[in-house]
Amino acid sequence: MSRIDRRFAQLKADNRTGLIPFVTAGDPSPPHAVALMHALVDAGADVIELGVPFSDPMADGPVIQHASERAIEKGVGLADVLGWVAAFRQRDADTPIVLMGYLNPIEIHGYERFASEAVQAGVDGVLVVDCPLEESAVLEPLRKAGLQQILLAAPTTAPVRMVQLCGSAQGFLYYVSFAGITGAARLSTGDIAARVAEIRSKSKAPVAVGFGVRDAQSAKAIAGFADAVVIGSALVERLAGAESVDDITARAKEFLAPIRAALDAH
Ligand SMILES: O=P(O)(O)OC[C@@H](O)[C@@H](O)c1c[nH]c2ccccc12
Repeated sequence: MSRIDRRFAQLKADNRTGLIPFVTAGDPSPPHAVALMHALVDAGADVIELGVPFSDPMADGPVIQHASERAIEKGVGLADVLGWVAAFRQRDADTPIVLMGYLNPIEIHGYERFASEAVQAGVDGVLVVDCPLEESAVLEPLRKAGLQQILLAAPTTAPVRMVQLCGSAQGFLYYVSFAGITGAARLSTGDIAARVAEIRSKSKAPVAVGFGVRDAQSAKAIAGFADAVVIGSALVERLAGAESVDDITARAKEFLAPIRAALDAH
């Protein structure tokens, strides 16, 4: 059983909603990237979604775009990200890590090489934003190496396609709460709940909901029907500008603590 599958099985057994913080790898500070990952876990993260900095992140809103730009300016590349995952794994053998990113850096690295290095480092899943199901044959080497491909479904996903996504889901299905870019503000809980129910009727895969979750209140609203909530932009925004390891880890913990508490109270 993969780390992701194991984690979701455990959440279900404990009747808990998972917390999946997203951070851009190397932001706000490359030397403290690994310490930040451990801080996320200490603050209650069940899965870490780690963004691979990319110069043209078309699905990302301004907050995550800027985080990507800052990391790239500091020289962060895919090899650094894999190195941080390997370093994180020395002290944490259990927390699943999903790399979020775009095809281009993987293609440049080489699919086979990326697959074996990522598995070696301890990566569990990949969410390749610009690789739709139709084109995901290029990711076959990744799946073959044991990386789970996390698929995205959205409000605009047509029923036929939803069936395909549900049939191909690995690890968990990521339901994007609205059509658009990351970091937007409004959430329409009723609509999201209805689509998640539709997914559940077609798939046994756990469902994580992200896009627009910003705080304890919005996380709690989603917790009623999702297996996990993803929080990206609001966390990235909170961390921006922190320089010392103490400040970075303190901010991560302060930000996530009330969210973790709200999920557990639900
Ligand atoms: O930032 P938000 O609104 O909290 O949403 C999570 C999101 O940032 C993270 O999962 C993510 C970052 N980049 C993405 C691209 C596509 C899908 C998801 C993502």
